[in-house]
Amino acid sequence: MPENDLVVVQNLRKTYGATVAVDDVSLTVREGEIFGILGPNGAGKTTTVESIAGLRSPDAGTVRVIGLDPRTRRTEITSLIGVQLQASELPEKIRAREALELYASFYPSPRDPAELLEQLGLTEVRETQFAKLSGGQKQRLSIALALIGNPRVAILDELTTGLDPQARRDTWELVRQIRDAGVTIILVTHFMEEAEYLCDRIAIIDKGRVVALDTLAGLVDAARSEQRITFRLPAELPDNAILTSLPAVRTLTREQDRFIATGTDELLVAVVTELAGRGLAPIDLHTEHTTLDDAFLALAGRNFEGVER
Ligand SMILES: Nc1ncnc2c1ncn2[C@@H]1O[C@H](COP(=O)(O)OP(=O)(O)OP(=O)(O)O)[C@@H](O)[C@H]1O
Repeated sequence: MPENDLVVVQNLRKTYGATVAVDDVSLTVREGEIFGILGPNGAGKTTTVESIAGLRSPDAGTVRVIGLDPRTRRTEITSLIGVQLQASELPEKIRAREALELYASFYPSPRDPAELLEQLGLTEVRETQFAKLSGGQKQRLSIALALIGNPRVAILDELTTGLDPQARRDTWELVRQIRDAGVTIILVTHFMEEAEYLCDRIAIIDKGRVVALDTLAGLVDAARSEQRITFRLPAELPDNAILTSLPAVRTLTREQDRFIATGTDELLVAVVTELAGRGLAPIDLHTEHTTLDDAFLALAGRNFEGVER
């Protein structure tokens, strides 16, 4: 295992009854990076990070955090990983300072609550009850709670959902500061813009599988080389597999009598050659380079409903 691999997930699978939440996920998070897990609602993001944090037992596959199995090394893992999970609600009346002091008492070497309140801009509301904090303040408190145990890895899940644009940008700056202070971050999001802005590397998860994993630049390059052609045919295509089995073709869809194919930069030549060989020279053929957004989403194999820009 390379020295800077902090979290290693291999072939993770988790089902809930008949629901396959995580089908087959492998990824590695390196020390010091902001690692994004991006995908639509229900893709299996939360289940994946909960498995990393030892909160779920995988049905198959392995998770290692600094070489430790989160399921069997609970005590160490709790100190190593700070978790800010979705909807982490606190009792309404607990004050910001009290919540941090309470959580600090759970850890062997916690951070100083007063210092953390200061870092997260919460000093002024330290005596305010949880229910009376603004959305942004609640969010910052939940980040503080993820950091209070002085973890090496912080898992931030749907960090800025529900925040206004200014609070969202402030939170992004905060996440960068936390990383710069030496905490590795796993960021779960369904906001493409958030992943673009913050993450060193991004895993795109769809239907419980990693469909792409790279730096933003790498993902964009892969997406740019994606080609898209549309055409009609003089007669029926006997079987879609004639085209979908070509290595250059990634997807084939149909809108009325027009076919739309996407694939590699060899798509056009491959499709035209195959069809011409069958006496089906395409009519009204157009080639298009997908827009960056389309192409980025296309890496997931379909549109991300619920992924927002
Ligand atoms: N405790 C559970 N019991 C039953 N099904 C669950 C449970 N937790 C998650 N699921 C299901 O597993 C699938 C993946 O859920 P998960 O929360 O991991 O996805 P997600 O990508 O984080 O989505 P979201 O952004 O909506 O939270 C979903 O279909 C969800 O309904």
